[in-house]
Amino acid sequence: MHPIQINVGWRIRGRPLLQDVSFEVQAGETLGLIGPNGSGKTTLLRLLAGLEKLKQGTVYLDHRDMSRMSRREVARTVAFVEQQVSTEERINVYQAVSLGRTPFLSPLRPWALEDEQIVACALHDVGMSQLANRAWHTLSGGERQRAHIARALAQQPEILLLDEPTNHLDIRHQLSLLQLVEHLPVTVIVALHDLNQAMMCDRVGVMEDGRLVDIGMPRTVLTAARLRQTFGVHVDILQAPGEANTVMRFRQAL
Ligand SMILES: Nc1ncnc2c1ncn2[C@@H]1O[C@H](COP(=O)(O)OP(=O)(O)OP(=O)(O)O)[C@@H](O)[C@H]1O
Repeated sequence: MHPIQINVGWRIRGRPLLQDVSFEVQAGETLGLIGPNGSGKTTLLRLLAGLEKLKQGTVYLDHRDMSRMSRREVARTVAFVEQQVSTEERINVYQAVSLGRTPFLSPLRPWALEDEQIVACALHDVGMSQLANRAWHTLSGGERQRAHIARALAQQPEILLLDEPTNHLDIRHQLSLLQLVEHLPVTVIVALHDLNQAMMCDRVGVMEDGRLVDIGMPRTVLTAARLRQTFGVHVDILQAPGEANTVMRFRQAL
C-alpha cells in the first residue's frame, strides 16, 4: 500500500491557494481534512488526484514522484470522488460503476469476469446492488453519490480521495459510508464539514486560508480553542453516557 508524502504550494493568477502544505499519510490511514469554505480542501484533493498539474513542490505516492507517473498509473493508484461530478445521463448504474475499471483495461486485457465481480462487490458495499439496472437520470442525489463512491471502489485504488462524500446522504447512509471507509484496506483522505464525523478519522488536518495549520489525532486537534480560531464557533465537548466518543455542540462565536 502507498503512504503519501505531500509538500505542495499552488497559485492561480498570482493568488496563493495552497501555501507550504506539507504532511504524510500512512498506508491504511484515514485522514480527515477540515476547514472553512474556501480554505483549500478541494484544491488539495484535486492536486493529489492528478487533476491539476503540480507546479510547486512534490507529491510522492509510495515513494514514487507523482509528476513522473502517467495518468493511467495515477488512475490505477488514486480514486477521487468529487463534490460535483457529472455523469453521462444515458447509462445505467452498472455501466457507471464499470467505468471504474477503465484504467485496467486494454486490448490485451479486455473486460473479464474478474471485472464483473469487482463491480458487483463495489455495488454491494454501498448498498446499491438492487439498483444496478436503473437509468442514471432516475437516481436521487444520495443514490448518485453512492454510485460515484462505488465507481471509485471499483477502481480498487490504493488511495481514495473523497470530497464531502456524505453531503447528499441520509443519516443511515452517512454512517454506513463512514464505517465502510474506515474499514477499507486503503489509504483515505476525506474532506468533511461535519466535525463529529471528523472525530471518526484516524487523524485530522485543519486547513485555513490555504495552509495546513494543524494535524493530529482528532481529540488533540479538535479543541475548543482550535474551533473558535478556525471556524469562529464556540463548542461544548460533551461525553455521551455509555459512549467512548465525545460529541460536539456548537454555538456561534460573538
Ligand atoms: N480555478 C480557480 N480559479 C480561481 N480561484 C479558485 C479556483 N479554484 C479554487 N479557487 C479558490 O481557491 C479557494 C479554495 O477553494 P477550495 O475549493 O479548495 O476550498 P474548499 O476548502 O474545498 O471549500 P468548500 O468547503 O467551500 O468546498 C477559494 O477561495 C476558491 O474560490
